Amino acid sequence: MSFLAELDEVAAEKHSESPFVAIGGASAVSAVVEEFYSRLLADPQTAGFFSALVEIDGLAALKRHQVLLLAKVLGGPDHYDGRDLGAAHGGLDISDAAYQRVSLHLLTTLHDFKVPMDILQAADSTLRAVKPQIVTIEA
Ligand code: HEM
Repeated sequence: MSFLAELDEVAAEKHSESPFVAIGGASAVSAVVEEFYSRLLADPQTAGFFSALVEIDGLAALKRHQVLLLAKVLGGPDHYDGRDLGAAHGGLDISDAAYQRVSLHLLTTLHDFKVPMDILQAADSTLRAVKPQIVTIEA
């Protein structure tokens, strides 16, 4: 079974009232993640951070981790098996400006997929809460 089908199966059983299910489950989250990274790659302020991974696997592993993290944050199944966010971003020299840009792309993508305002607000709070783990340089 694909990891997406597995998320939906577990969500139907144990997380049926979650925002994850409300916005359309794994296929919706996966579509959001695809669009999110295509926006990050199209934006000169963020594209460079991802070029090495594009070469390695076309961002496949990163996208999988991002789907799993979003599923968890949206109250769906917790199958996230990536690194913690501090470890994943510590060596990347991410500034506040780059962080703002990535957050903006995620929130506007969610908005464009018609995710309701209360869920957008919760996503915004989560992004603010993880900021100290991600931003490591001043400028
Ligand atoms: C705003 C909140 C952010 C969240 C929730 C987030 C989430 C994630 C997740 C879940 C991973 C996968 C970790 C793993 O595979 O072990 C990851 C990796 C990565 N993130 Fe972020 N991220 C955020 C911000 C940023 C920003 C601002 C940048 C760059 C400007 C960035 C660039 C990257 C890169 C390049 C990787 C791959 C690192 C590697 O595999 O070596 N992220 N992020």
